Amino acid sequence: MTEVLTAEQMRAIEQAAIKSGAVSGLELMERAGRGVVEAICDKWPEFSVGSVAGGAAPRPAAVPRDISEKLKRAAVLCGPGNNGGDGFVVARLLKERGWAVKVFLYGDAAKLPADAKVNYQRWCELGAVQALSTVTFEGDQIWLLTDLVVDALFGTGLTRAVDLPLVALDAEPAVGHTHQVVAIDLPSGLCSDSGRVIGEGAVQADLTVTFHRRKCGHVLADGPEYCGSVVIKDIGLAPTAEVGGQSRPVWRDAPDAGVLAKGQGAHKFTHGHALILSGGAGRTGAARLAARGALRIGAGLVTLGVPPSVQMEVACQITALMLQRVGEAGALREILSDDRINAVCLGPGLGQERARELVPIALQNHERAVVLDADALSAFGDDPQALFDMLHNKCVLTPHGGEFARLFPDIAQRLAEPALCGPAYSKLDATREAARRAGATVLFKGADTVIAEPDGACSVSAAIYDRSAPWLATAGAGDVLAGFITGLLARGVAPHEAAATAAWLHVGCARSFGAGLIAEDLPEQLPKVFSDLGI
Ligand SMILES: NC(=O)C1=CN([C@@H]2O[C@H](COP(=O)(O)OP(=O)(O)OC[C@H]3O[C@@H](n4cnc5c(N)ncnc54)[C@H](O)[C@@H]3O)[C@@H](O)[C@H]2O)[C@@H](O)CC1
Ligand SMILES: [K+]
Repeated sequence: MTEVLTAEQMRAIEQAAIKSGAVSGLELMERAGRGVVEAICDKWPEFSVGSVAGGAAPRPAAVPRDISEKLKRAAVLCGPGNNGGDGFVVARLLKERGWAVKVFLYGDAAKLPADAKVNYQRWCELGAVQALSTVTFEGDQIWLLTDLVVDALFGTGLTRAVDLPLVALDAEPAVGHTHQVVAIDLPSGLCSDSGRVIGEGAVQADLTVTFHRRKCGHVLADGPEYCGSVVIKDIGLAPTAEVGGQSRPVWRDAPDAGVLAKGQGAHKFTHGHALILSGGAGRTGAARLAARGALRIGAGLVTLGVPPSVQMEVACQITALMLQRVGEAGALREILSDDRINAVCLGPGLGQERARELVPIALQNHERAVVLDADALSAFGDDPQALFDMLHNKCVLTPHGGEFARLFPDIAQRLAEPALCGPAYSKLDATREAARRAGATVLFKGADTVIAEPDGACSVSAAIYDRSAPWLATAGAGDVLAGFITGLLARGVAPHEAAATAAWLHVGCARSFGAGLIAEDLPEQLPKVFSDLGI
């Protein structure tokens, strides 16, 4: 687990380091520029072939002529702040490595902040700086005909739409010629906190090199699409305590095997008893998927609670799962008088009418964990507050975008409004606000799944970059996720941890199966994913 930072948090960390005397802003900028050049050479080894400090690189025989002829021409686009300062450092370091470098400045050199100005002046001793405007941007074939474009226009300081046709960078400048685009810290135009494009467009990068920690914008919304890939470079900032009051979101890596392993000598009740409530005839598949997920993830016992009319339909389909008739509210009340049932899942295929009847019963005992998904959320679209009034701190809500909008219409609307200035309202902000209002853990699904607590604690467990899982967009996948969470809750894992761990495993299962995945495959992949985690 690592933290993901907002622009404000990153600035506070940098300022604390500078103030403590541990490092100067200028040195941080130098390290940042060095990190960018290292990342470029790591990603495209052909760019580092034959590089020597201070002189033109010899053309190695192994490099085909048509490629080598186009190597080592860079255009560095610098903006009016410290992101531009990083750009001047990169320009200098590339030039020292034998590149032909053209530098463009968007803004007034006299107004550059101090550290950026120092690096501007250092560059001016090596080469020219041309003014960057819409005209040069669109018309200047000199920088378009290059091998590498370095986007150092804006980073964490972006506050409004960029008045440049940034999409022009993506254009094929000449037939048969391609260039790579490297964004320093963030692709310009992308909001560091929300991952949303401010205004009309953002730079489409092949590689984004950031410093110290991921920024929220790298992992949320459009971030992954615009960043290409993200490399995080250490610039020598120490891990620091929280700043600015608001807790930092956490990026979820592989879960701790210790949380998921089972101890020797335990019996099935040690691992909890989950109850998954099913809907009526022809709608039992979703609950069966959830139940299978809860069982595979390690709940000791899993019972499906079904309306009497579908008892036979479900009994034909299950083996290790148990079955109980749960018709009306009274029947659920009776089953739940057994305190060993410590986690309940309502929603998948439940039907809204049944949800309105059963959800209040399931929420009565505040010691029991409850997962509410699908119909159990939509059923309260007319009066979300009635649901929130019943929730407690062992509840997990798992809405997708539509369900989220039904329960939190004003929050969803704010998130959907065009992002006109930065930092823009983010999915993290929205999920936090929703969790605070609901008084429960909220897992807001998506490729950028966010999990938030009423106190603001927040995690991102995303299926992006090297963990992308496009086959996960399949019917029933959400039911399995609800089951995974319920199973972990039954095992005694705390709500936030259960939700975040389940989300990570869910993506792991999808990736483990690969193409052709359907929801039924997800629980069946858990043994392999566990084994890969060393469990
Ligand atoms: N502060 C530090 O010590 C370090 C900062 N670093 C770099 O500095 C960046 C942050 O620097 P800044 O805070 O100066 O922010 P930026 O360089 O992102 O830009 C801020 C400047 O751009 C202007 N601006 C914002 N949006 C604009 C728009 N749409 N059109 C025109 N002007 C606009 C602002 O008024 C301000 O002058 C980071 O992203 C990172 O690249 C790194 O060098 C590491 C060290
Ligand atoms: K940038």
